[in-house]
Amino acid sequence: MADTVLYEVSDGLATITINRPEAMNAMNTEAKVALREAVRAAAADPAVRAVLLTATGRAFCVGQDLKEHVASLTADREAGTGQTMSTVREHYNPILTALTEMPKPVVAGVNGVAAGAGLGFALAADYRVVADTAAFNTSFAGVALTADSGVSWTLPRLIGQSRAADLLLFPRSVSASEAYEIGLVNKVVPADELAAAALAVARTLADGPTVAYGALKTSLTYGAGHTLMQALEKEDELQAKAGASEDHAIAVAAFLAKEKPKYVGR
Ligand SMILES: CC(C)(COP(=O)(O)OP(=O)(O)OC[C@H]1O[C@@H](n2cnc3c(N)ncnc32)[C@H](O)[C@@H]1OP(=O)(O)O)[C@@H](O)C(=O)NCCC(=O)NCCSC(=O)/C=C1/CC=CC=CO1
Repeated sequence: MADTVLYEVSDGLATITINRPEAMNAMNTEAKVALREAVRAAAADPAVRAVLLTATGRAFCVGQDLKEHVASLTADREAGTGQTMSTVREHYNPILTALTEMPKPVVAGVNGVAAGAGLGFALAADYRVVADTAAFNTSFAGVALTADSGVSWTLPRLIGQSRAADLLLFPRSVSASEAYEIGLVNKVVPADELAAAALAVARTLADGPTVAYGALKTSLTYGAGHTLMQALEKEDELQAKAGASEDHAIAVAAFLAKEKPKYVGR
């Protein structure tokens, strides 16, 4: 895996670190391919029980690398190919699919500004721990584009249609404190405590009841697009799965014994 994205698995926790600090972690082709492969690897590895997505330097990710993008658009025009925008299908959509479909919790440790597709990555996570110096910017309309990387789906679900329309039509940098107030993020910590705080949340989830967490994640996404009656059916199906897990038996036994459960992730 290329250096633009670092990948490490330790005790059931996969840490994926976007690593182009000199470019504010803008996504060039190399970084997009590396991130896509990293999230796919984490999703496919049964030893991985939770994922921490974070970044190096002062930004989390400013989205598409516009320097590479403009060069590609120019080449498109000269060759008449129109290939540039296929990156949504080739890179951004698979990244979002892997992050949101994997039945394991994903934590975003947002160390700095998240813009455009970078905002999409942060919002695709199941839990966001953010530095008090971080900021969030939809950015798309600022470069005459529409939303991608799932933002048209995640943003209104998190903060409501009206606020989402505001931030998409009039892009601006939303501070960490405002992001917390409007429900965009889960936890704000001092910048120098971000790495430890995000790791602590991710570690707790990696040590937790993996089958139940996977079912909760599936349930939340399913519920967002189905009726109550359909959600009840789905809950029935997923509860049967969680109830049959070893971790459920471990949890109940530990509760009755007044002990702390030691989960096995099955
Ligand atoms: C609001 C910002 C994200 C952060 O602002 P600030 O902290 O004040 O930092 P700046 O001074 O603006 O930037 C520092 C340097 O980084 C360069 N830079 C910033 N963003 C990018 C980028 N996306 N690509 C390349 N370079 C970038 C910036 O030019 C500065 O460089 P110099 O020091 O040399 O001057 C703010 O930076 C900002 O608004 N950035 C743009 C965000 C953006 O528009 N992102 C792309 C959105 S579109 C997208 O993500 C997805 C797609 C998908 C499909 C196809 C095509 C395109 O986009």
